[in-house]
Amino acid sequence: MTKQTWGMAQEALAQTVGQNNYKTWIEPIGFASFDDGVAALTVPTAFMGNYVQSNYADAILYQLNMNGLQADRLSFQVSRGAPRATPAPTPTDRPVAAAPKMDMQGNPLNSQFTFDTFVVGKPNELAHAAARRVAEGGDVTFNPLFLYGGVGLGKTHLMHAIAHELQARQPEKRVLYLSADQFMYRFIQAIRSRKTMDFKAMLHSVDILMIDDVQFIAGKDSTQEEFFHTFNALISANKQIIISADRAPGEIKDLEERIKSRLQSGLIVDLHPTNFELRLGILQSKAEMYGASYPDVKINDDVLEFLAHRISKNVRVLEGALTRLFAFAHLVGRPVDLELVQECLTDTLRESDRKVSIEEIQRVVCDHYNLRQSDLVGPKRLRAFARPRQVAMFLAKTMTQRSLPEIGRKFGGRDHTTVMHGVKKITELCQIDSHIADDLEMLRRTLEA
Ligand SMILES: Nc1ncnc2c1ncn2[C@@H]1O[C@H](COP(=O)(O)OP(=O)(O)OP(=O)(O)O)[C@@H](O)[C@H]1O
Repeated sequence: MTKQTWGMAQEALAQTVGQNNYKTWIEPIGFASFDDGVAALTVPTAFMGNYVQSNYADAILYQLNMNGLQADRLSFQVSRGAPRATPAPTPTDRPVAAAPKMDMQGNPLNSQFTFDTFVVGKPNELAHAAARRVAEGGDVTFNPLFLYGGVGLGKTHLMHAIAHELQARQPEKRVLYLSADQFMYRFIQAIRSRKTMDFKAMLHSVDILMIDDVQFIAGKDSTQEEFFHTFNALISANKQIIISADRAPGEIKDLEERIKSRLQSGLIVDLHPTNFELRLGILQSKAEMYGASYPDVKINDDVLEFLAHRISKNVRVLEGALTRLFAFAHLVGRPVDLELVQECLTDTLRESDRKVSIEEIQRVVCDHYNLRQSDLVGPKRLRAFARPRQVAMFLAKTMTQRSLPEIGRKFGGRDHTTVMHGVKKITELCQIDSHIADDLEMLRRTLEA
């Protein structure tokens, strides 16, 4: 790899990971070397290497490959003479784990993603119990295990935890963990190098196959085809399959029907959005962990409670906030109190406080259905306008604190009973019409992004 390739990958990452994340996590990374499919990168601290490996490895690998470097794996080294104004590394800044655990193909498993570090609460107890059961490695009872839930709620963590546990209990079992992106990428590589038979043979030889974020293969025809055959072969051979996605199989758009129905044939469990207690438990556990890397940093319980109240999006955001606090407190030599939180997390807190307005909902709905704002709020009762209007009213009712009369006023002065009818209609349609349910899900995500 040349520095130039890394520079281009960084530029592309700047567009995808968000400005704050880029500045904190990607910008300080340097290039070291490239050898035998492994791209070696330098990081200022071991802690940062671990964090980037867990959270950005896929994105980095993807961009390296897009920029012509056929990297399969990343390795991180702590650059002792880091060009940043960081204090000298503390004795606990160890190099990133020298020999991370791997699956059978050498894909590193995140050593932090174990059952021990997974905090269980009401929202995830079912998923955790199912994952534990599969990790016992006994008879295959539910196949596939399908885990789904919103972004950053612990799907990958649970999958890696299963892999760790299985490797410890039954080291002879061949466990393969691939993100759907990696699955697709390897498949395409196999086609290019005329090694599809090897690829198939490798897939069919596994005892436990895990595919993360399967929604990414939707709409990619030949990858779906390959996935379908692998799936069938492994299920008939009674090999365990574990799949994750950001939504239930039936709700994944552009996923072939036959795959949807296969995915629905095992046990489906969802990870619900976190509640306050779970968030606090996670923060306490992570604070303890980070405390080992930064023994000089003290964090108070009221800070953890504050964060658990204020940041409810996903665990990754919560974790990012805590990481930033520890790193910042370590750099400036201050304790983590509420004052430091306000200083250091202004953007994250503002982001979590962001309220959606009715105008924004109308704009996003118009974009989605390709309508003009005047048609959405105007008097016409044509179906093509009325349904999106009801969708927008439904979102206004469920995503804002506005009353029915207020919403009615924003929709061309309609009566509150009209709004009520619209909300009821969409609630009913959601149960029977998957298009409406998909539309709502997508619109909600856009508005929350
Ligand atoms: N219950 C939990 N206990 C401890 N850590 C958690 C828990 N849930 C999530 N995390 C942490 O949150 C981060 C994000 O989790 P993970 O990557 O597993 O999410 P995901 O559901 O796979 O997200 P995505 O949809 O983006 O793939 C990880 O660092 C993980 O360790």
